[in-house]
Amino acid sequence: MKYVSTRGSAPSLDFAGVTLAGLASDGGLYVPEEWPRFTQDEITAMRGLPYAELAARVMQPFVGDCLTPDRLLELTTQAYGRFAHKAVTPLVQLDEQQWLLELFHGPTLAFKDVALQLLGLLFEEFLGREDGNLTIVGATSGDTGSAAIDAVAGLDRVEIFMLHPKGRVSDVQRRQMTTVRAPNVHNIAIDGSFDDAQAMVKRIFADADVTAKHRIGAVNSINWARLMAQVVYYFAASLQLGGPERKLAFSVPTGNFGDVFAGYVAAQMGLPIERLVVATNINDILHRALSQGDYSTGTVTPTAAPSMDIQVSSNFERLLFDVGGRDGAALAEQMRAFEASKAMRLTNAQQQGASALFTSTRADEGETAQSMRWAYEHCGEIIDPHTAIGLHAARHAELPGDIPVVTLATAHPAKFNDAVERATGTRPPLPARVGDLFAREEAYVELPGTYEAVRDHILANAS
Ligand SMILES: Cc1ncc(COP(=O)(O)O)c(C=O)c1O
Ligand SMILES: N[C@@H](CCOP(=O)(O)O)C(=O)O
Repeated sequence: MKYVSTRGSAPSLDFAGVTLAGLASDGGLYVPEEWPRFTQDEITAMRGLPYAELAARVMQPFVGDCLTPDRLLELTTQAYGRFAHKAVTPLVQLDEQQWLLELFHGPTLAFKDVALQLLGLLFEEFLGREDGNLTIVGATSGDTGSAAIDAVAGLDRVEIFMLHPKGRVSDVQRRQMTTVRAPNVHNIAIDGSFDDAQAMVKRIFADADVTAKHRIGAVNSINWARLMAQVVYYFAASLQLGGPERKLAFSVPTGNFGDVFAGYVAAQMGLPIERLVVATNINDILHRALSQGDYSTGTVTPTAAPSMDIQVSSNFERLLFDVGGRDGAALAEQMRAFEASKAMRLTNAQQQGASALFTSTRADEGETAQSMRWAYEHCGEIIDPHTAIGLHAARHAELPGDIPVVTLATAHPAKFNDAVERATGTRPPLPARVGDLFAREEAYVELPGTYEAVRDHILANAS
């Protein structure tokens, strides 16, 4: 399997190459040269497999000959061994049509663990082969940071610098990052938004002063391996609800467009999906793009779902590339113009291509709280604000009545217990597996929101 950049000019790489590269050298994102496709019989044969085996089966075509099937299975078995639920990503039924796919049973209570527990192992595997090291620079609105730090803390070959927007993540999220005391972990709070942090990360990859001294890697969903691992749970849900004979719809609380793009990939691989519902909060650039073709940024407004307070969605570029005819040169031009003006119109081909599978809905703060209350009062389920946005969209999307609708439950409600308590009157306790989070000491540096401050800090502290 070879991977190409969405901007057309970076060298194509194999799976190990893209895992370590993170971002392509032309500023684009790596995607497979072509989508591998399973037959209906091959998908049917996956029914009943334990999650780790299903994961190895679904991911093998993307990994190619970079890992043997046996080695891939060893890694998935190790990665999913730390999950608190045997099914890894269990389904919960809410009513005749609505389901939740609980993705928060990993060590840091959010869906990011599903991919990052594996990514940490892949880094070790591929760096070990070449006796190399990696300096990871990441941006987080709360969940990627904690999951990535958990996955790489203490690794010899990897050092991580994680940027979060100061004061814009929940207390639990911040503490999950800043109380991890390992010599290879560096937490940085910046003045600014997640988008500012993400832009700095992308700039670091192109900064010759940094890359001359350090090999920079990514844990954000710009890294293809993140998305690949997220494809698996779409298969897991479908197989439990009658797939591949029966179509499902998925509603996905969306920020950086990674999780829902993984659903798009599952569909390209042959999984029958009726619709992918993109659910946003009031930071709704994706809803405007999908419903009106208008991809223009506004200021990021803090909400009860801070992990989705994003206006520039990295992975949307992957979709625009794929549905827009895979023309890297044209997309590079379109992205350059967007980066300069912070606005773009989707082409007709992009808009029509996206509308074949995607639909979108936006929930404001009142609707988010109302959705948490509905789940609690009608179904006895306490859900977090991000999941609530997905569920709001699932319940309001126009979908055939006989299609099961699966909302991705992306975080444990205790990660956002203030918002949950405000909406439902109930404060979910932290699961025992996160331990004494509020008794541990925090360590992080605060930096101004300028690229130079962050770059200089990394250069001064990276080993
Ligand atoms: C809890 C939660 N839900 C939803 C999202 C949005 O996912 P994505 O950025 O892949 O669209 C995030 C952040 O990524 C998150 O942390
Ligand atoms: N919501 C994310 C933002 C980063 O997204 P990623 O999926 O690209 O890592 C977070 O919680 O950090």
